[in-house]
Amino acid sequence: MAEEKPAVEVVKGVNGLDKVVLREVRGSSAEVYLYGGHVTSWKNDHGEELLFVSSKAIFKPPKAIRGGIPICFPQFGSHGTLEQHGFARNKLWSIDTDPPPFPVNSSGKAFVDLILKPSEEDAKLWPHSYEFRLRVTLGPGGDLMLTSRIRNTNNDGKAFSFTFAYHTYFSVSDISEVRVEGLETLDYLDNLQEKERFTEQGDAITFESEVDKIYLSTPSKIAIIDHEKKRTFVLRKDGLPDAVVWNPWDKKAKAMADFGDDEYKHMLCIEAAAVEKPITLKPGEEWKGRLELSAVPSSYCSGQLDPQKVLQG
Ligand SMILES: O=P(O)(O)OC[C@H]1O[C@@H](O)[C@H](O)[C@@H](O)[C@@H]1O
Repeated sequence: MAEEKPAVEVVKGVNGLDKVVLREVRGSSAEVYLYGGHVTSWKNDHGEELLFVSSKAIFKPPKAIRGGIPICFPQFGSHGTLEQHGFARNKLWSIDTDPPPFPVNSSGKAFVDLILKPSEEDAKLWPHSYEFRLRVTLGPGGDLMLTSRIRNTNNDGKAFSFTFAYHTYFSVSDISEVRVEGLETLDYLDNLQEKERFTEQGDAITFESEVDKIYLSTPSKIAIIDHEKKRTFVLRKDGLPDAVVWNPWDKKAKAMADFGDDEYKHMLCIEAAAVEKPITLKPGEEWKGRLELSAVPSSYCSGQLDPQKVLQG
């Protein structure tokens, strides 16, 4: 019998939109829509979905898909003059068949390279020339890695600046049973209080109401402990100093047309981001931002787990 290999396949997704399916030999998988360069599924080797996508998500341009991992570029949130979260999440990306070499060897892994370049229409909104390359890789153990490489290809000598986020929606059993470790004692900007700056308390973060905060200069490793599911997500990031934490809670959930009224209970966004200090690139310069996600079983009972083990292990 032929040796099983990781598989990469382009198929039609919702509303006939193209999606790339990555499969690993042990059974884990991921799906990436060309619309938005948007990861919409990440399953472990038991076939369990690890990302949240709303049952009301609209898979139709120009609305970004509600859930998965939208890419916020060249603007995070309303931190600028562009549309909320920039335009990359509602553009049609292409498969990049000949990407420049990566320092990291992806051979033997399932991966896809996507590319976004500005259209004439985009250039009216953001008058810059760039190449945005996104590699999505599924590791043999089911880890999901996203690497963004953004290059300034302006030939008018002009630098440009941008803010960025991997707006990851994690699937959780029950938001009130979840805690986030790695953001304690950090400064954050509170989007619910006119982006005012505060300092977080010493305890791990738990959830009992709407939250929309940008934690600044965080450690590269953050853990989301899902008590009920006995699962811990570990997020590692590089080139992305900040981390956004968002849950709309009940009132905002009801106000969103593409989000179920009770779905806020089953999702949490922890977004590896560069917001406070925009990235500036001169012509010819390239920036790289990396996100690595893993999901590990945790037999966590309150007080049993040493958070330092999760964060340093
Ligand atoms: O509805 P959107 O544009 O996808 O944004 C969702 C949320 O995204 C978060 O990242 C922002 O901090 C929130 O302020 C925002 O409400």
